Amino acid sequence: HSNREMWFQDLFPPNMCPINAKTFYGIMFDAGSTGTRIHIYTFVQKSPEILPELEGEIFESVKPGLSAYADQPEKGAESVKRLLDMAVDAVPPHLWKKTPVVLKATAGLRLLSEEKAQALLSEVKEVFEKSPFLVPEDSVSIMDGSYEGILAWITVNFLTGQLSGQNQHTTGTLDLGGASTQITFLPRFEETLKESPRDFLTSFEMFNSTYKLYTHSYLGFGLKAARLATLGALNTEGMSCEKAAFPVSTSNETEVADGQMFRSSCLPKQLEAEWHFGGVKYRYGGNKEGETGFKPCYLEVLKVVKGKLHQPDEIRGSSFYAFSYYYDRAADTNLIDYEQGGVLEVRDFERKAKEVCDNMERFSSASPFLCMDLTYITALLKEGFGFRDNTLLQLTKKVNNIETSWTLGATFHLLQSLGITY
Ligand SMILES: O=c1[nH]cnc2c1ncn2[C@@H]1O[C@H](COP(=O)(O)OP(=O)(O)O)[C@@H](O)[C@H]1O
Ligand SMILES: [Ca+2]
Repeated sequence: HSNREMWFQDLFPPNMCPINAKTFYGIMFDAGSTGTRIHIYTFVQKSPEILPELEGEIFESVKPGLSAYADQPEKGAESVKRLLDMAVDAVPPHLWKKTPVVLKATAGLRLLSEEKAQALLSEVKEVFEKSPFLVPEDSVSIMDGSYEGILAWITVNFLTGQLSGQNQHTTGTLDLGGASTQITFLPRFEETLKESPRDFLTSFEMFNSTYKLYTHSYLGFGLKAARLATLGALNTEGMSCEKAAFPVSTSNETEVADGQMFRSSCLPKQLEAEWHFGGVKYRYGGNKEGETGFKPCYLEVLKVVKGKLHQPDEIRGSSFYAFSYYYDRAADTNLIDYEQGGVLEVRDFERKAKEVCDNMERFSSASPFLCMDLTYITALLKEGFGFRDNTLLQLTKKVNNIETSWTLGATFHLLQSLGITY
């Protein structure tokens, strides 16, 4: 689906737009652990004195993510090329040379060996260099986890209008990816600044303001990584907030522990199946004879999160924007409308987890992991971050028809660094 609607058209009817309005573009790739996405942003500068406005976005995605091509980097780059061809069609030829293209990879590539990650990145770089677009220095890289949180926070608060004008009531953001998860907010209490680990606080400049944000990316705490941790399929020895010891594939596909079967009370009793993640094959199944259901599942999942995350007191009473897998799982279980999103309390995830886990047969046709995923989300929010049962979560996929993704914040940052705008 693509979208070029002008969401501000009520404010500026087309016939009122000055004739000399300038349009320009920015292309940002999100190389996530489960998929690669292209965001083509259109900006309009109505007059030289005022800041350009975001006009619209074209969005497309492919699965699997780049990290799945760890041993075939050319094939990985090929998947990027197919998405980039969309941009060739979308951007008018006379603007190609002025349109920057950048790819930032997240947790999937962070977990690969340096060598494999670099091979993928340099193949992608070659694709970019063969394209007609502007390829800035450092255009293909692995993004630092703290930027992922900051840039998503920038996106959401920009789209909701909180970064302009006087009364800025910014909202914190929660992103749950496949391999990592981020929490970001603007601390209001001195206490939070004092009590947080140093590297959880970052100053960031954007739109002529400096924001001192609390942000952290927990590698290994994404939804899919958490599945493996719950199954006991990760070598969790020495696992800390910073690093999860992942089995990284060496050959084309590695089978973990000689086809060992990993069992969990969070899965349907009779289930036995295989799962491929990060180039590794896992066998997993339900507790054939043992317990299943929410209670035993919650205890299993609790081991993965308890005591592993920093809990800032300040967030207990505030509300947050939540997207990615928080959104997907809430939509899968009709907690929210798939198109509209909605507002939930943390306890709604728990209620739904109980419903699904205690009636596993009824729900397993959707995904055998639905019970585990909802239980993990519940445990992550309550025991991980320390949210209250009644903490409000605003689940959003799009604001004003623009995807809530760190990619928009990254594009602002890019245009700013190139001196194009902001
Ligand atoms: O631009 C987007 N629009 C909608 N959903 C997105 C977008 N980017 C990422 N997602 C969501 O992110 C989740 C997957 O996380 P991802 O593959 O980015 O893992 P990672 O962040 O751990 O690398 C899914 O829920 C997917 O729907
Ligand atoms: Ca992501």
